[in-house]
Amino acid sequence: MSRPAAIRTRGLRRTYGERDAVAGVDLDVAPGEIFAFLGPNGAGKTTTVEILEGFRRRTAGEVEVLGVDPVDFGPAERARVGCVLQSGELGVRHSARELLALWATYFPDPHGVDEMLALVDLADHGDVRLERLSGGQRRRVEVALALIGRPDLVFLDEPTTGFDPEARRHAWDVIAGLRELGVTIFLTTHYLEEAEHLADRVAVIRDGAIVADGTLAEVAGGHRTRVRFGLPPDVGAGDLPSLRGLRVDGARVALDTDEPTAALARLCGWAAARGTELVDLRVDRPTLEDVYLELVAAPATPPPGDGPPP
Ligand SMILES: Nc1ncnc2c1ncn2[C@@H]1O[C@H](COP(=O)(O)OP(=O)(O)OP(=O)(O)O)[C@@H](O)[C@H]1O
Repeated sequence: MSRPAAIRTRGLRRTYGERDAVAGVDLDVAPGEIFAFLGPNGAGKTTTVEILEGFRRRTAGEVEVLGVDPVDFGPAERARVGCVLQSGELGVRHSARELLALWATYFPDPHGVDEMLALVDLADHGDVRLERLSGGQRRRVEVALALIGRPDLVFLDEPTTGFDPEARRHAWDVIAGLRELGVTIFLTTHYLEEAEHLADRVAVIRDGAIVADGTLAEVAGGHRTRVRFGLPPDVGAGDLPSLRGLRVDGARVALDTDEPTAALARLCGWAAARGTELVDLRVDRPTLEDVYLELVAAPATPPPGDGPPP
């Protein structure tokens, strides 16, 4: 029998006044996967995450987290779900060791405090008051707090904001290590490189609606290859060979194709026959960032009734 989804939502909606902050979201997160939830500021990520964590009520839709509606979460479910909140308010006069020791008492089978301090690379700072730690170090304490209860599912909301590049790499290793332990991770991040490095699957939310969802390869254009070159000076757009998907934007030509060998053979054959150069020819895959920027920059479909008055 297949394991039930770690997270499943259908038609999830949250309205503030007249406005849908989350407008009918379907999500499926499988146990043990790292799922990255991406979207621009104000897209509806925090609202969705807080509903999944049981901290915010939904207006409509179905939600199951570890098989339970978060509205009905009790201590047993809470112990299975770890959260790193975006603006964690920790007791700054306490040390990481004190906070972790206190937090551990809430869980039936917590990790050891020293183990957690080592995991987030704070073994040497465990007894320092939080007010004397840097922003990135405090964030690491928050990550350790989310993990100490040995959760099955962890929500990491922008876990590496404020980290220097080395600390971020270390955090990625920690997060990837959690996957090895079978922990499901729901990651919210503005760093697309972070999602690309860590995630098994991603979803992009924009204006409360999911605009892309799938594995990294699926969202980043499947197996499409992007061919780009500069239009040679003596060539007009109409002179180019007719290839499906060929786009000319000013002096740049681009083509996304599933058959790069055939497309390149046509283009190179055409250029060689004319004795011209495909200037600055590049052949690569669109990165997650390329695709994300296209998804969030595309003109929005205005909601019904939002147009100008007749
Ligand atoms: N308590 C609230 N009352 C009214 N509107 C709200 C409330 N919380 C959020 N919103 C609105 O809902 C929309 C989605 O907000 P949300 O915080 O979920 O976005 P986000 O994707 O997490 O953004 P960010 O990346 O900036 O954290 C925004 O337009 C926001 O202004």
